[in-house]
Amino acid sequence: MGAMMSRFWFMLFPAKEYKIVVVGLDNAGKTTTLYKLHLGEVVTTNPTVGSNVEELVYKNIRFEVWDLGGQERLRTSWATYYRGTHAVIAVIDSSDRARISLMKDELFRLLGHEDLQHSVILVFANKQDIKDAMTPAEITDALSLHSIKDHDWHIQACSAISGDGLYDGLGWIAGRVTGKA
Ligand SMILES: Nc1nc2c(ncn2[C@@H]2O[C@H](COP(=O)(O)OP(=O)(O)OP(=O)(O)O)[C@@H](O)[C@H]2O)c(=O)[nH]1
Ligand SMILES: [Mg+2]
Repeated sequence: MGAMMSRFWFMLFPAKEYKIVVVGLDNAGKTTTLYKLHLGEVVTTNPTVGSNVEELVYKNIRFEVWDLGGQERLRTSWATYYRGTHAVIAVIDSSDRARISLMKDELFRLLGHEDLQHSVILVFANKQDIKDAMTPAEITDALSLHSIKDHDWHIQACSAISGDGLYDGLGWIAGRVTGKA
């Protein structure tokens, strides 16, 4: 039902440019993901303080993508970016088993935010190139994704280093926000 609502919302109020916010714990790979999509390259990153924003064009659809800093002291500022957001990308370091429950808390906090009521949620199970990374199924369980009823969500395995899976995820968002999938 939540999924249907977001679909209708985007059909009723089509946007010229779609806003994406990229969240996740520090070191998850958010900035690497943004610049791999934007430049097609792996850039050397430093922990993000504040945000990076870039425009991506995919299949003639323009996205404004905000990459937020994930350090603990910065997470309280995420909500200041939420207004007007069509899609949230939650980037997970799939090798970080110790902190997946912390990410679950952050995810459910953001799902409750009124500015994200109509946003769709893409979970990137990043760093799949690392041996013994959690699988998307393990992450789905650890984050209790099936308990999300009021948002349309999807999980995508990826590696921001190789680029595998990134465009599959963006394609899912494109389909959802334009109402074509
Ligand atoms: N092996 C591997 N390393 C990755 C991958 N994605 C990112 N990294 C590495 O993870 C580290 C952190 O990446 P960032 O993109 O800076 O992480 P972030 O989520 O932006 O971190 P904050 O800005 O502190 O919130 C870097 O050393 C990246 O090279 C991946 O898919 N595989
Ligand atoms: Mg960063």
